[in-house]
Amino acid sequence: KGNHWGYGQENGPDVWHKNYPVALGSRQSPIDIPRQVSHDPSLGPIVLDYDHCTSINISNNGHSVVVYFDDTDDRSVIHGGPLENPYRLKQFHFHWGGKGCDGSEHTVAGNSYASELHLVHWNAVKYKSFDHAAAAPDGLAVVGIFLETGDDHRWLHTITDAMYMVKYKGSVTDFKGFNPKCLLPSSLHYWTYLGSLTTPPLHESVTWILLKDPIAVSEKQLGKFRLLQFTGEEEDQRSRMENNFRPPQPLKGRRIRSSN
Ligand SMILES: CCOC(=O)CCc1ccc(S(N)(=O)=O)cc1
Ligand SMILES: [Zn+2]
Repeated sequence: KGNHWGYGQENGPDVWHKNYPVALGSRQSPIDIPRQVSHDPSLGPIVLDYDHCTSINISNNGHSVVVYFDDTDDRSVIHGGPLENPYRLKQFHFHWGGKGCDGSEHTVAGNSYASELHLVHWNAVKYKSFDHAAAAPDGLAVVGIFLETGDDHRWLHTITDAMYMVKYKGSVTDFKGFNPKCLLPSSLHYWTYLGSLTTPPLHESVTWILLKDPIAVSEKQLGKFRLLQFTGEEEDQRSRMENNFRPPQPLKGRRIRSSN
């Protein structure tokens, strides 16, 4: 059954390099964003054109909860900012911690957030499929959004309500008509750098665009993420899906740029 990677003691981020040697590469993600980042006035705004976006389903892949989109045309794309082409929305998913513990992947001046949302896009101008793009240095663009605990998020309940249907690894259910634009913070100011997927296969193919402002979600809403299981319904050992984040990786001389 191919890879057995996970977030446990035996199969977690510290041993991923055994099956995925690129884990020790020169442009790995996530990273810590230092307090002072060089401001690049040539960096334009990031534009998210999601108006005709078409979510298809929501699923539990044993590592996170993922919402997939119809990416057969340019209905939902991001462009601008550091990107030279439009990139098509493929899916979004989350990373989170345990009760009372933070679970973001990127950190800011050493500080973690409660959770991190990843909006995953691929360069359909240059590559013929997501899988081809995922293996190319300019193939993917992931928008990262930090979640901090606070008030209930008005729209997140549509996702947390659907989680009851995808509790176990391998489950999937219809999830149509969801537009992730409702999950964006008020400001689209961002940091950007060249990095990788934060889970195996850890391909060094991601232009990261991290929004500086977090969105607020309630502890109650985050608690519903933790009702998900890493394991399938048929597996006997229960394992609550939490702490599914990779810690920050060495910067290795990379430049991080800040939009205005
Ligand atoms: C070639 C197949 O590759 C995949 O399926 C990668 C899926 C995948 C997409 C995004 C991310 S993340 N956390 O960096 O946003 C990790 C893994
Ligand atoms: Zn992710």
